[in-house]
Amino acid sequence: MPNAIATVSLRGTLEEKLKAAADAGFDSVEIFENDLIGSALRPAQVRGVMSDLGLHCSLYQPFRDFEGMPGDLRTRVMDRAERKFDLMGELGTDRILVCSNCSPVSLGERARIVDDFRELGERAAARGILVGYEALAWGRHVNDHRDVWSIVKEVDNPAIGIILDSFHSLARRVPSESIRDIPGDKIVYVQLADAPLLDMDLLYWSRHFRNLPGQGGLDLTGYVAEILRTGYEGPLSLEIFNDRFRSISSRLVAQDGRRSLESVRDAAKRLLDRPTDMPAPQAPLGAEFVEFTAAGDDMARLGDTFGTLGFSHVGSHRTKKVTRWRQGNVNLVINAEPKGFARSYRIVHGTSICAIGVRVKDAQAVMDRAAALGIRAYSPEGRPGRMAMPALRGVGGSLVYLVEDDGAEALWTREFDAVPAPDLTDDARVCNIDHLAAVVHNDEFLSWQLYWRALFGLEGRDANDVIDPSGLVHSQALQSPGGAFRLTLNASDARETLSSRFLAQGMGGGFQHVAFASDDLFTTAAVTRQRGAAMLEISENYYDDLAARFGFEEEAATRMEQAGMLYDEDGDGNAYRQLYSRAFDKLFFFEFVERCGTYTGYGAPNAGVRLAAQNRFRDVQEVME
Ligand SMILES: O=C(O)c1ccc(O)c(O)c1
Ligand SMILES: [Mg+2]
Repeated sequence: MPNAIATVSLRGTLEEKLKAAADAGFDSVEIFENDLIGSALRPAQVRGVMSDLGLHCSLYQPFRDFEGMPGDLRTRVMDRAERKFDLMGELGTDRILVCSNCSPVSLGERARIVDDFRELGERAAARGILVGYEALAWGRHVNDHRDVWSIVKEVDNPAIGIILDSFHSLARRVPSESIRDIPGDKIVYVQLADAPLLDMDLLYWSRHFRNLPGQGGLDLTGYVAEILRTGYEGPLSLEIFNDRFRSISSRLVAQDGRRSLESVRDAAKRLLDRPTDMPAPQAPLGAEFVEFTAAGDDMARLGDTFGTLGFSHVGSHRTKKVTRWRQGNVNLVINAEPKGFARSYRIVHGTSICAIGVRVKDAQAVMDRAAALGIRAYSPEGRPGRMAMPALRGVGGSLVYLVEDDGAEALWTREFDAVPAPDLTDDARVCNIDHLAAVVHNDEFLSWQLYWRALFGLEGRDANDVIDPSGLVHSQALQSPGGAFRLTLNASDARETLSSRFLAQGMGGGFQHVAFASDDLFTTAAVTRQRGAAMLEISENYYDDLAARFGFEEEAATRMEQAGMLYDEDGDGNAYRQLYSRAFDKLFFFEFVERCGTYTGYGAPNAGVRLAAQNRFRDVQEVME
């Protein structure tokens, strides 16, 4: 089943779009009429460019306002179709999409619609052309693929079939099982698009917010599974109208497009229990370590910071300038090597988080799936086979190491000399990594989501718009099905938000904070304070509001205020407590959280308060400098 993409999905001139599609390995393209009309290339030249790139045109679209036109307009519309058939001959394509009529003058009478398609079918057959009828979700008389299928069935002409577009079907909540009524050989073409679940006018939603399968909230897997079930063997084609995709790198969108198609096809086959070409996604079983790159003074300063947060230096790498810090089940690594990846990352991004290690059951299977999805493996140059752990390139350039669950401890003992841990009496009660938070460019926001969803099968959870004093920050949580691995992605277009400053200062997207899970956050607060940790102070007003919202006694509110703690509850009384450290060199910071009961969120109501506090501290620092 070949992969295709509509030119409308990509930025640039028609030549640039074709090049991006070819480079990403697509078999064919849908030529969107406006892209051709605006191009300086004649249709035959476009055909030549496609053929040089190893592409062909699998669909010409759209042909609008066809069926049910009254009076003379009907003659005009047939004439227009003949001209487009000529053009298709020059382009070298035999398929055209007719979308359901939106014209206010069109007639909805079914017999007329059937007649019109019969005549079009005869004209198309004479030219060796196949016509596919697509229901636009906002079509004037026809807006549901079930109606299109019933018309196509009645037309009963071999040159007339149906085109299915997941957006139109799923946005109107048409059950995907209805596709079972359609024989595969009557499906002329299939277009796929996902979209975030928004309560919005259908046309506006479709023209501005579509995204790639796996980036939105529609059930594309179920949709594609129903299509596979029909026996359809034609292209799966991406038709993505998206404001951002029109302005960002066509290379990125095309590459992600390929990844999304491979991933959704794989998921659909799994749903049908059919054999697939790649290993199943494996959700991380947890984060095994977070690796920081820091050299010189920063290495010592960062180690000191870890110490104040309750960590102990427990290991030193046998051959490298790398130290291991531990608390509970959390490992932090400082890499101060004068060469290699950590150094390169440090040169670009400064002292920062350069890699994470995730625990998986079968690392090789993850590597194989990554390869099938076009995700590059990391191999240090000139040192083949020396990798203690396989690693993958993340979206922002940092690495994701894969640690096999049962081999984690052996790996540490093999690579690190133990450093006798001091006899600690002041346990800060950190048990695990609760979540990692990345800041990413808004242009790469969907790309990061696709990476984690397609490769690791993470699920999208809370999406929030958070108010930073300097603008809006979009936040999306992703997690493994059981919640053992959690990630939040944050992006902002505003210039001065904390997220944007991180991007500017750190030269691009990456991990901005690590949240540690504590089983007793008041003790964590007391111990870190006693160890001299620089923690974030929260406004007094917050605690007045907290007491009012949750009916706290003054004593309880004061206790939280003294600890600098944030608090939230879900509707079922499950609670969440949070503490934040101040940022290390204004770049990255740490959070401690305690989840009580089955609280699954991230304290969204507190995010604005925290950002305001961080913004206040930023002003103080800048004045002092
Ligand atoms: O938004 C539109 O008009 C439009 C045109 C052609 C399509 O295939 C489609 O899905 C939408
Ligand atoms: Mg469409």
